[in-house]
Amino acid sequence: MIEANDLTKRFGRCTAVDGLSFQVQPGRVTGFLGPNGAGKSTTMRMMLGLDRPTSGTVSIDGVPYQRLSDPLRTVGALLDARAVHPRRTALNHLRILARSNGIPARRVREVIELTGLSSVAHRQARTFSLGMSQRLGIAAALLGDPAILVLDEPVNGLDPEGVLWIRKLMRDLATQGRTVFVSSHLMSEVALSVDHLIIIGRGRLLADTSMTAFIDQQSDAGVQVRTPEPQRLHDVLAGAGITVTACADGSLQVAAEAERIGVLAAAHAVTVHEVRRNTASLEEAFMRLTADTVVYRAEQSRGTHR
Ligand SMILES: Nc1ncnc2c1ncn2[C@@H]1O[C@H](COP(=O)(O)OP(=O)(O)OP(=O)(O)O)[C@@H](O)[C@H]1O
Repeated sequence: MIEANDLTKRFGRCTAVDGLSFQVQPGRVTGFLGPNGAGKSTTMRMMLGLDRPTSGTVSIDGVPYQRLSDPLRTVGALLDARAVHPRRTALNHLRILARSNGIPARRVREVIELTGLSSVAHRQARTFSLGMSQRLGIAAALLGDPAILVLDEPVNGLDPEGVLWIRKLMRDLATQGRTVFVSSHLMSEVALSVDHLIIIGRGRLLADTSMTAFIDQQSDAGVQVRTPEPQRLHDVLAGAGITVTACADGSLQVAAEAERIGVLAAAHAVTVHEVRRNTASLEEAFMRLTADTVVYRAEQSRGTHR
C-alpha cells in the first residue's frame, strides 16, 4: 500500500503539492488525475524518493522509499520513459538494472518478452520510438516483480494495440493483488482501465472515490425520455408535480427517477420508447470537478473562422 499523509511540496513560492492525504490500496488499479500542473508528477517523485517533501510524509508499505531494503522488488516505477542511456541497448539497460539490484538475468528475458520488445532488444535506446521507450520503461518497472507499480502516463505514445496491452497488464497485476497507481490525461482510457480515482487540483485532493461513485456523483439527477406523445407525457408528469423540460430533439428532460416515470406513463397508457439516466462521461465529470483548479487554459478563440 502507498500512503500519503499531509504531503506538501513547495518550490520557492509555488506550492506544487498542498497537504495531500490518501491511500492507494492493493488489488485494484487506482487512477491519479488532475489538470496540467496539478502536482501529479511531483507527488509521484516524492513517493519514489526523488523529491523530498517540504512537510508531511509518503510511505510505501509503511516506510519512506529511501528506507526500503529492496526498492526495485518492492515498487516498480515508470516516470520518464526517455530517461535511458541513449547508446545502451534495451537488453543491456535491463541487464545493468538487474545486476545492480540482485535480480537474476533470466528475469530480463522474461520482461522483454512480456513487454513485446524481443525483436528490438539489441537496438540502442536512442533509436526507439516513444511507444517502444514506454515499453522499455514498463519492462524496467516489472523487473523486480514488485507488488507495487507507479506509472506516470504509461499510455503516452502507445499504438492502439499497445494501449490494449497496458490496460490488460494493469488489470492482471491488480487481479494478482498488486497495487497499481497510474496517472493519465486520456480520460477515455482511464474510464476503461481504472477502478478507483484520486483526483487533485492545484496540489489539493479533490476526490478519492471509486470510478462508478464518481460518475454517479457528477451525473445530473435527471432522466431523458423519448416518447411519440411528448405533450401527453408532459401533462401526466407535470400533473404529478414533476418538473419536465422539452428538448429541441423532441425528447423530455424529467427531474424524477426512471421507475416513477415508468409507473406514471403506464398508469396513463402513454407510450414510451426510451428512458435514460443522464450519465456523465468521465471526461465531463472530470472537467466539472476540476474547472476551478485549472492553471493552464487555452484562450477561447475569438476569430470568426469555423
Ligand atoms: N523542480 C521544480 N521547480 C519549480 N517548480 C516546479 C518543479 N517541479 C514542478 N514544479 C511546479 O509544480 C507544479 C506541479 O507540477 P507537476 O509537474 O507536479 O504537475 P503535473 O500534475 O504532473 O502536471 P502535468 O499534467 O502537466 O504533467 C507546477 O506549477 C510546476 O511548474
